[in-house]
Amino acid sequence: MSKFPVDKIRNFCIIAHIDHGKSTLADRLLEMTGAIAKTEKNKQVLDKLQVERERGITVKAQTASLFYSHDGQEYLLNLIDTPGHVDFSYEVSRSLSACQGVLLIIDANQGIQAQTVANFYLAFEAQLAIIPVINKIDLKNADPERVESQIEKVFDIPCEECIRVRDGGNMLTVSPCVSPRAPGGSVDDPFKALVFDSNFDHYRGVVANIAVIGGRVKKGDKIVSAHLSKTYEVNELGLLRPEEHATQKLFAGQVGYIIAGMKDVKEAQIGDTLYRHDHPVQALPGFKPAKAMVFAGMYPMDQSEYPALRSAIERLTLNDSSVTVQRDSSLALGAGWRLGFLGLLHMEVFNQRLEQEYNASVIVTSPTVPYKAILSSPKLIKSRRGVQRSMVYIDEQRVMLKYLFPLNEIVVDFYDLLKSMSSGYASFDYENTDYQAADLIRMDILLNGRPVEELTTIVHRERAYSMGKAMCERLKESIPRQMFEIAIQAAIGSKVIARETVKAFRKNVLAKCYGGDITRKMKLLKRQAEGKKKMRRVGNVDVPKDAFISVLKRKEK
Ligand SMILES: Nc1nc2c(ncn2[C@@H]2O[C@H](COP(=O)(O)OP(=O)(O)OP(=O)(O)O)[C@@H](O)[C@H]2O)c(=O)[nH]1
Repeated sequence: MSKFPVDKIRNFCIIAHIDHGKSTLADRLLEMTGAIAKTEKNKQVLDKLQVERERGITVKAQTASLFYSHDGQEYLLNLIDTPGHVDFSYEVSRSLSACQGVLLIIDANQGIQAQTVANFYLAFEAQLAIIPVINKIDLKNADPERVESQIEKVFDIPCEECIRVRDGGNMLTVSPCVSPRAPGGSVDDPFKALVFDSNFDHYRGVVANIAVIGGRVKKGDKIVSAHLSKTYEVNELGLLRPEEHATQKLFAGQVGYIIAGMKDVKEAQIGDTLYRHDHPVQALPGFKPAKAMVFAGMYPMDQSEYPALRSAIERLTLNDSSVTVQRDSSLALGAGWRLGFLGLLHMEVFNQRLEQEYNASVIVTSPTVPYKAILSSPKLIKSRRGVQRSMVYIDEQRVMLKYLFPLNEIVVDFYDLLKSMSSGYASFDYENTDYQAADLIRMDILLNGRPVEELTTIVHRERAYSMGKAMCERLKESIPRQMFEIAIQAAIGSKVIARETVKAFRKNVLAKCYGGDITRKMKLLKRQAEGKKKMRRVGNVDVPKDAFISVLKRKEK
């Protein structure tokens, strides 16, 4: 029998606006329950990915099972730490499906922000118990009373239900079981589990994270995945503490991992239902697929790397199922894919993870948003800028505005711009509506007369000139001088609308090598060749691959 009956289990998520302190609170809970040692080094321990450590943000939800005793009772707390940035909200909604409660963290200084509202509604719609936790009460300008009244006004949660903490501390003294609601289900039901996340291990194949809805499962059991109706034998299972901790069995109400000889990434569908082969059950509803907002082409630097890159993309999309993948090919770049992301940060993080976790080197084309084009008929309707939809005052100092925007106006740098214009005070969240007609044209970027396919963009006719000029200027900054002059042009059809020139220059890497030290010469030439590998050749011009993203990042002034 399980040491933890269902009523002694609490599965909960930590959700919040970016930087409001989710990972810090998760650290405190890990420390208080003895899962990690209390040292200065243990900071944001659930942010395991290199990209998370480097950027200081959570991009991937992480699970940790904690043992906690209170009043002589043993509890099993399964905590899922989630990302805060809007580009990773799909991680949040999937994580919520494994929980019955959430801790909604709110910064005592900043109060309710855009993702606080968005995440609250995700939890509310999933009918979870919501506990507001006001964090950072030690900050000089902290105003927990104001934040409590915001919470009462916007979310209709009474002030008395809010918990105030500092650095995520004292959570367990104030709210001993973390969440009031225990999971449903019973160990006597037939085995049924929801796959809410998975990743690919080079040696063990697919490792699926599951929430056991009913019954129990143990090593050696034959289980079926509802999606493919394929039978597997359970090789290993256990809890995440947060590292994998193998156990004999998993019981109803528990959250853990399972390895069952799935070798192909297509076998482990996120949202799938697992059940015992001799006891079929009705499949769970699964998840709504994420809706990609930003698309970009992805190609190997060298076509010989195509198979390796394909497998890297497949494995990484298993761990990030919000990315859509379609095969694509281009005359200039060969065979590749068209990938869909939830935003530009999501695209950058995916790219960085491919490089860091799979050692892949890729060319990414300029990001675009989906358009519907009616060819060879005039596009008559004028450009649409932001159209205000509603305005609600959260308190005397804060207002929530809803606007309708063309998607391409907001995905690239709107967030950064809004932040800097409002000195960091404004926050932003968006959701997709419908297609709208607009006066758009295709703009090409040419290098010495050759179009650079990756930089072709669709722009609003009124903004083509300033966009073209800005892109040429930024490309000039990014392309190193080469042995010949390089003309950078922006063109609409055959009409050139902007031009910049990179002057000729020769970098002789052997210039400082006197005499005949052949090994040193070879080393320098090799290093130069490796540098060139990171370049994409357009005609005779070498373009650093970072240039493709940096050219688009800041729009025209
Ligand atoms: N002064 C103060 N700082 C805090 C407190 N809690 C967290 N912080 C700091 O706030 C910053 C953000 O905290 P994180 O825990 O990384 O925030 P997060 O919500 O996990 O961030 P994302 O996952 O990127 O959305 C860090 O520098 C923390 O040290 C607190 O109670 N007081």
